Amino acid sequence: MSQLEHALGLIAEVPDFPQPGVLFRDLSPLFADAKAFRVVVDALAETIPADTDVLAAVEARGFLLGGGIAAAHDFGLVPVRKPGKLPTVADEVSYDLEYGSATLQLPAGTIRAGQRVAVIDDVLATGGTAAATCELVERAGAEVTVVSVVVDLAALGGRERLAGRSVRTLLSV
Ligand SMILES: O=P(O)(O)OC[C@H]1O[C@H](OP(=O)(O)OP(=O)(O)O)[C@H](O)[C@@H]1O
Ligand SMILES: Nc1ncnc2[nH]cnc12
Repeated sequence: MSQLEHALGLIAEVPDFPQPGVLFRDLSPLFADAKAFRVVVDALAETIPADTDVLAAVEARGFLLGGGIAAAHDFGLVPVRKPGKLPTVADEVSYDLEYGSATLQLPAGTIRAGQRVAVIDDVLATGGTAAATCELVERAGAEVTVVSVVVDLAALGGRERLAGRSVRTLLSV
């Protein structure tokens, strides 16, 4: 088994969280293992085109991956946040989730027109979160180079929702 396979094997499956019928993929045990975290950070970094300027990482678990990649591989990082956290907001997008609905906000003074941006998160489910983040990036006049996530929950249709975009995942379940 490769180091990456071992790392991905640490992802926990939790039934009925946060609501009945949802099989939640929890990356906490992976993040808690130094070697596994590093292997996944490096594997995800390899999916990012070299001409990318900055990462847009989605709250909350995307921050861990995005922060790790940015620090180790020399990218800037933009934290895309849930409402009520940012002092100054450039733009916001609302969307539907596997469990409920949500809004994401882009911090002011971060992404500039013409920049090339990679969207980073842990899980791709319905694709609503990634699509909303791409919309924020593109409304700022920037370009999405790739959507890179660790796990793709294929049955939930995220890749279809992101059709036409470059989508890279380390594991599809
Ligand atoms: O493809 P989608 O259907 O949009 O789902 C994927 C999103 O759901 C999870 O975040 P969650 O909303 O649970 O927030 P959290 O990271 O703050 O726990 C996950 O981290 C992704 O951001
Ligand atoms: N099943 C799931 N596990 C982890 N994160 C998710 N986000 C949406 N669906 C999810």
